[in-house]
Amino acid sequence: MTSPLVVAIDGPSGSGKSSTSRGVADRLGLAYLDTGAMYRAMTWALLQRGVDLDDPAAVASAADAVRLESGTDPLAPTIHADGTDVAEPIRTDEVTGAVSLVAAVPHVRELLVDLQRRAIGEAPGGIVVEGRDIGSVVVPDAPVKIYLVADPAARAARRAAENGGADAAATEAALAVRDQIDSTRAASPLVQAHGAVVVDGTHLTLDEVIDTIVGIVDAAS
Ligand SMILES: Nc1ncnc2c1ncn2[C@@H]1O[C@H](COP(=O)(O)OP(=O)(O)OP(=O)(O)O)[C@@H](O)[C@H]1O
Ligand SMILES: Nc1ccn([C@H]2C[C@H](O)[C@@H](COP(=O)(O)O)O2)c(=O)n1
Repeated sequence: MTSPLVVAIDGPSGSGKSSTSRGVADRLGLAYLDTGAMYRAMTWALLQRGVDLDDPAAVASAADAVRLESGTDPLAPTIHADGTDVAEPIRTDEVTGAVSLVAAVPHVRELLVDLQRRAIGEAPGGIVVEGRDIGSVVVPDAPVKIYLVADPAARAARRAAENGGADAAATEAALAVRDQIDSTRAASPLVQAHGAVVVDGTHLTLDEVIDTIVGIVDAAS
């Protein structure tokens, strides 16, 4: 591989993309970009402005003015919207419940895909990028594409534990709603990209998933 390495990791909500991508980037000395955090930060900024998120035209026109900045250190990733550190507020139920609406608006996707491609271009040493459309739309020629999955019950149990023992059944239902919207929207739906290797982390520890993906990267190099 001569050009900078790009590892594209896509998959449904809670399949382990962020934890795995950070671990892979750290192990391989690569940068890391969390594109879900960008959609969340856009959602936070639009909510701050009082934009009606059920109105795609209003979302599209307000999105142009939002300034997003992503820090790509896998050990300390950052996300700012309009100069504010939004790492915590983008994880609230309000943002989580609304982000799929914003991510379905084509103009928002154009803006963020453009930012994502710029971030990738600014990582000359290579980068791990995670999201829903990285291997299919953002970097379709990425030399390594992973589609990371895990059973819905495992994803919900992990996410519920992370949220201090939240109700697993309610968490699984919320994940299913988000997956349904993300995979059926018209604009860049969640799909297994052409050429992506499926990694199923249901019965693997986080370290085992990272080892598996590092092995796939090594084999492709
Ligand atoms: N293989 C694994 N074994 C056990 N726990 C895991 C594993 N992979 C991830 N986790 C845990 O599952 C939870 C969800 O993982 P993570 O946030 O990385 O998923 P995600 O796919 O990025 O989610 P989202 O799409 O909502 O951003 C976290 O608490 C993480 O520590
Ligand atoms: N490339 C991406 C990344 C994320 N999204 C959507 C999907 C989710 O509903 C939302 C938040 O993502 P998460 O932080 O849960 O990974 O953003 C997308 O459409 N495309």
